Amino acid sequence: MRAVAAAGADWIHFDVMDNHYVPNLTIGPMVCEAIRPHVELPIDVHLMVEPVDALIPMFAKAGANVITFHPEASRHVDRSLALIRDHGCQAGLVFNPATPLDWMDHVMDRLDLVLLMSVNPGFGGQSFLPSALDKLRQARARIDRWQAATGRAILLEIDGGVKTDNIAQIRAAGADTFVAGSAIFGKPDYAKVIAELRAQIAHGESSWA
Ligand SMILES: O=C(CO)[C@H](O)[C@H](O)COP(=O)(O)O
Repeated sequence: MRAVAAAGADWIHFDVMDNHYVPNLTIGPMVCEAIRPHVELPIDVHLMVEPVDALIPMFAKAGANVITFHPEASRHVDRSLALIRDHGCQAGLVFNPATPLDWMDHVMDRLDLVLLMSVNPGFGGQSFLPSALDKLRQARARIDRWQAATGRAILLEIDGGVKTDNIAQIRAAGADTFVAGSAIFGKPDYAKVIAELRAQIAHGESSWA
């Protein structure tokens, strides 16, 4: 974590998988707490778990700054979002490739961030699903309408198969926050790949619709 922070990462994205909501098992609040003293960067916790609520206070206490969850994994989406904010963290919903964006409509005021999955969740190293580009444009339009009406911004994050050769297109489709796993950790020189990702984002920015 210190190495990617020194290499220029803006956030640490922390994937929590429970072998129930997704068919894989990763890390929990103890690991978040162990990382916390080593990086000043925001820790962005992506909960791929079901149920959701019991873990929210635990991750807030462990030093998370952002907590996101999948709406279909919570019985009470509005309450889970409020719980995250009540614990001092930024809150977001995560949409799988086939999860409709309609879930966000009635909770816009509780959202700091929307995360679109461009792979099916559970594993790193998968290929970017092209259908995510159109979904990004749709999410961007909803967020822009909301921002025009309220003056409050909501980040639009993308996760899965983000690489140096597609990040410009992803930026152009509307994403402003990018998760890159294997693109960075699969290369020996983190600083070089992060600089290349940033340069490609700038290309995508120039073709922002
Ligand atoms: O949440 C995830 C999978 O569920 C990962 O964050 C995502 O797949 C990132 O890995 P990569 O950049 O290698 O695709």
